Amino acid sequence: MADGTGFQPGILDRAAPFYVAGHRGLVGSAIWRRLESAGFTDLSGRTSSELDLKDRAAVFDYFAETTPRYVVLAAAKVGGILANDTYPVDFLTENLQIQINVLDAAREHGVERLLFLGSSCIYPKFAEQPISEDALLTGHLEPTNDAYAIAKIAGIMHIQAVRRQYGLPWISAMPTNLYGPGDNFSAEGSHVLPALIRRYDDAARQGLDTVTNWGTGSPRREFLHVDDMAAACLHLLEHYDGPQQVNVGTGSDLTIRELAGLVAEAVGYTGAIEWDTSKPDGTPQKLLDVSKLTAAGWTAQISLADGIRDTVSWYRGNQAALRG
Ligand SMILES: NC(=O)C1=CN([C@@H]2O[C@H](COP(=O)(O)OP(=O)(O)OC[C@H]3O[C@@H](n4cnc5c(N)ncnc54)[C@H](OP(=O)(O)O)[C@@H]3O)[C@@H](O)[C@H]2O)C=CC1
Ligand SMILES: C[C@H]1O[C@H](OP(=O)(O)OP(=O)(O)OC[C@H]2O[C@@H](n3cnc4c(=O)[nH]c(N)nc43)[C@H](O)[C@@H]2O)[C@@H](O)[C@@H](O)C1=O
Repeated sequence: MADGTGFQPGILDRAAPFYVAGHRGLVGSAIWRRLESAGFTDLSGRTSSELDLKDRAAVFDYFAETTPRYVVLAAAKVGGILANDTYPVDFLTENLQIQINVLDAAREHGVERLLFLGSSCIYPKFAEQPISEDALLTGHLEPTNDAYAIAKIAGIMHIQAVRRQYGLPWISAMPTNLYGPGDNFSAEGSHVLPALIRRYDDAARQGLDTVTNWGTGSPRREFLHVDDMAAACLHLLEHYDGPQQVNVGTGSDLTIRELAGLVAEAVGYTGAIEWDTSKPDGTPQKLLDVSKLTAAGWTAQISLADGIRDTVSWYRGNQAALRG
C-alpha cells in the first residue's frame, strides 16, 4: 500500500529518461540489459571516471543536464568480507557521499521513481532466520561489515524521509549475496563466489592438487543470480510502493563448503580443499525471508547450478578484461 505518495502500480514509460547509477558494475550492467530488453529507449549512465558521484556539484550538474524521471542507484563502494573488514572508513564515507549526493540531486529534480539498493548485511548478526524486513535495527551488526551496513541503513532512512517529507514514491531493496556475469573476480577484494571460480579454475588449469579457501566453510549464505536481481528491480519499480525495504533473494541457502563443492564440479577441479581459519567467517547465516517480495508478485527463476555454469562460462570468456 502506498503511504500517501499517490503511486499507481503499472508499466513505466519506456520513453522516459532513466539513469542507472553504476551501469558498468555487476548489478547496474544487468539492470541496463534488463531495461533495454524491456524496451526502455532513453537510458543514461556514467563511469566513475566520467562522473565521480562523490563530487556533489558534478552530480547536480548531471541531473540538470539529463533530467531523469526514473533512477536506480546501483553505484556504491562494494567488496567481499576482507575488503569490508580492512577499509571500513572507505566503505562508510564513500557510500554515504554517493547516496546523499544522488538522492539529494534526484529530489531537487523531482525524480518520479527511484530504487535504492542496500544489502542483507544491514540486519543483525544473529537475526532470526530467515531474516524478515522487521529485523532491521533489532540487534548488533556483524563487525566485518558494520561500517558498510550503517551507510546502507542511512540510505533506507533517506528514502523513508523523502517519502515522508516530499511524498515521492521512492523505494529500497535489500539484495542477498549476488553473483553472475560482470562480477569482480579480484583475488582479495571479491565476494566468495567469484573468488572460488577464479581459484578453482586456475587450479584445474594448472593441475594443482590443493586449494585453500577462507574461514571454516561452515557459514551459510544465499546466492541470487544478477539477472534475477535485475528482473526483481524492474518488477518492484513497476509494482511496489512502501516505506519499508524489500528483501530480494531466493529463499534458500547452503554452506560455503557446499558452495565450494558445486564450484569445483562446475570447473572440473578434483583436488583437495583446505580452509584458512585465520580469515574471518563473518555472519554465521544470512538467509532472507522473501515473503514480502513473493507477495509483490516476483520469485527467482535461475537455479544456483545453472547460475554457476553461466558465470564460469562468462569468466572463461572474459578473463583478459577482468578488473583486479
Ligand atoms: N554484489 C553483491 O553481492 C551485492 C551488492 N549489493 C548492492 O548492489 C549495488 C551494486 O553492487 P555491485 O554491482 O555488486 O557493485 P560493483 O562493484 O560491481 O559496481 C559498483 C558500481 O558503482 C560505481 N561506483 C563506485 N564508486 C563510484 C563513484 N565514486 N562514482 C561513480 N560511480 C561509482 C562503479 O563505477 P565504475 O565501474 O565506473 O568505477 C560500478 O559501476 C550496491 O549498492 C551494493 O551495495 C547488495 C548486496 C549484495
Ligand atoms: C554481500 C555481502 O558480502 C560481504 O559479506 P559476506 O556475506 O561475508 O561475503 P563474502 O562473499 O565475502 O564471504 C562469504 C563467506 O565465504 C567465505 N570465503 C571462503 N573463501 C573466500 C574467498 O576466497 N573470498 C571471499 N570473499 N570469501 C570467502 C568467507 O570467509 C565468508 O564466510 C560483506 O562484507 C557485505 O558487504 C555484503 O553485503
